[in-house]
Amino acid sequence: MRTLTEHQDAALALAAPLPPVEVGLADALGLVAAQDVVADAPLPRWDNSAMDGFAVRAADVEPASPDTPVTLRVLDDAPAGAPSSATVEPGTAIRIMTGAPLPAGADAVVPVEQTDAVFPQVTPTVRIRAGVPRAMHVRRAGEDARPGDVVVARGTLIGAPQVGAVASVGRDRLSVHRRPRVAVVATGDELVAPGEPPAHGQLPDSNSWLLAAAVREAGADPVRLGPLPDDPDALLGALARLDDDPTIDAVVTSGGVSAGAFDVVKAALAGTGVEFVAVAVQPGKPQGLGRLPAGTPLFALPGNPVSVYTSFEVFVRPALLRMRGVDVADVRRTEVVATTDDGWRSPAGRAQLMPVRFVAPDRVRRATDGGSGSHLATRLALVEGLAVVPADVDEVAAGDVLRVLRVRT
Ligand SMILES: Nc1nc2c(c(=O)[nH]1)N[C@H]1C(S)=C(S)[C@@H](COP(=O)(O)OP(=O)(O)OC[C@H]3O[C@@H](n4cnc5c(N)ncnc54)[C@H](O)[C@@H]3O)O[C@H]1N2
Ligand code: MOO
Repeated sequence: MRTLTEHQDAALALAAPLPPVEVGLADALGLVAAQDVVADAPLPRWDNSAMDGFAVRAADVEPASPDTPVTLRVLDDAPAGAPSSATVEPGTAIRIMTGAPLPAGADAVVPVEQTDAVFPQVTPTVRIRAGVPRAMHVRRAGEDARPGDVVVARGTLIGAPQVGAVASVGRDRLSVHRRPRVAVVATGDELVAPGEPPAHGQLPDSNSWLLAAAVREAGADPVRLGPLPDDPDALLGALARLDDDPTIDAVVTSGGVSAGAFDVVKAALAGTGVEFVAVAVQPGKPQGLGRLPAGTPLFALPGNPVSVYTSFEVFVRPALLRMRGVDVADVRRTEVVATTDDGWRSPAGRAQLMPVRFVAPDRVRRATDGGSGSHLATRLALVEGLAVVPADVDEVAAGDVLRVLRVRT
């Protein structure tokens, strides 16, 4: 049997960052920068005021105090966006607002609170009640970024602060890795669409909905198909169409990969570039992995709903993140160490991925209170983490300390 880590490595090896595309700022959120975004001018562009007040020469106001105020003649007004072209000469000041360029001759700003001025009134003179040292309340040109500085590095996931940083250097477009489009295919004659009444022996297809949502949560666009019947020819035809579609970057199937007499995915893909292996993990032992004939990566996951979920988490999600351009070191879930409040059995010789919920930041319980069965689909609604029980442990006891992959934050 293949180890969990070996199969994770094999799954990740199918993925490479998708080619870069240029997008506008409105479409960049959640994508990964494919090139550095570089400042081409200093930021701020010019020395400017950090306060609403008066631009002065520090030497003029140095002796000012509440008892010995210094009176300056107000030459001009400098609101943000309408710089003053006047020069501050000895004995003068320019009324200035936050963000306005510092006028020539001035080397400091006195906040309005340290004067007798009452904004918005305009007065010909101002009494300054406190001295300020040179450069006080002045934001220097280039102190945020200098020309050539990288403001968003290649490989960075674009969130709101990064969108702001790109816009602040005056760029409205950037190069990002394309968002993967991932086809999700459920197989099984027993499946009906959620909302349709199931006959005896039938059940709602939950996997394709879970997978489509998981694909979206992983930052990719899902294309949901099926459920398809247990007919290898029909499945092969559907997979061939997906493989030939240049907009589809990966295919994920559910079901039909174990040892049954009607295991359609295995039957359809036997002898192709997809290999079917047993992985030493529970749930999720039977797995298919490889490339369709035209090269599209295919992840064939087992049909049990909990197996589908845990398999997506540890095998498919990291590969999709890699396609998005996320660094290999960052494609896995954050791991925490937690003590379990309950105990359970784990299969000897197989690692176990136990769905858990957090009862405290460092304490977990099973999400599936009824047991560890991979059919307990509704219990998944409680999952916040996957506790990883090592392959050489066959019993977990309350009080044991486990590694837990945080799947919900
Ligand atoms: N003789 C053996 N039998 C089984 C083995 C084995 O090694 N030898 N492995 C077991 C394990 S472990 C798993 S996991 C399952 C995997 O089976 P398949 O991938 O072939 O999946 P199916 O048989 O198609 O379905 C399994 C189970 O899941 C339900 N299912 C399937 N698709 C959906 C869906 N879209 N939505 C909701 N539920 C779904 C299906 O009805 C079955 O109950 O095999 C074991 N057997
Ligand atoms: O490994 Mo199966 O995936 O136990 O349910």
